[in-house]
Amino acid sequence: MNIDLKSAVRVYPDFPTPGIAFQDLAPLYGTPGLLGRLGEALARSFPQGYEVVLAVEARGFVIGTAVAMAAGRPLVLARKQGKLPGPLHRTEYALEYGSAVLTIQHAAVPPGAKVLVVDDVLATGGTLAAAARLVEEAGAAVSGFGVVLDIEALGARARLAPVPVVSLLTAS
Ligand SMILES: O=P(O)(O)OC[C@H]1O[C@H](OP(=O)(O)OP(=O)(O)O)[C@H](O)[C@@H]1O
Ligand SMILES: Nc1ncnc2[nH]cnc12
Repeated sequence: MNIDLKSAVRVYPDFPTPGIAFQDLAPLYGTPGLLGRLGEALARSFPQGYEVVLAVEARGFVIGTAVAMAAGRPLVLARKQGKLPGPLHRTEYALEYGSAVLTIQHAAVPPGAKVLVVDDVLATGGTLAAAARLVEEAGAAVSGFGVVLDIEALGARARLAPVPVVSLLTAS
């Protein structure tokens, strides 16, 4: 890619809580044509293959949609508590600045499917680990994690091992 991706990430100190350096990807998405190219780059980064793309609410829906479209794969939405109807798999988790509950519908992920889990930012890895638990509860397997930006200093890759993690950008 020709543009300097890193300079298109804005960092806001002490947001949403003191001590957090918030990585804002809005300028990336605001660059015409770039979202599609980010989706294509992630979609082709998993040679082990995947049959389903699962994206995490809310910011993960943006890049997850781009990846699913680029890959020609179905998109599953993992949503926060209270947003999905019907029987659900559910798990609680902690993230860099709080805690939440993530859910997927029982029928959303076919048993045995290989799933690529996509989100915008990887911080502590709590969110992606929670998404992986939901995939496993559904009887499927996570074949990879794809993110736009990994805050490397928080060490999430070790937490998510041995499943491969691909990030297009890193921050410290
Ligand atoms: O690696 P972690 O420490 O788990 O943090 C990463 C998660 O935090 C953000 O989501 P957030 O829950 O703030 O929700 P949003 O997408 O609705 O803004 C981000 O979009 C990731 O999903
Ligand atoms: N530092 C951070 N910036 C943006 N999104 C995040 N999600 C969790 N930590 C984050």
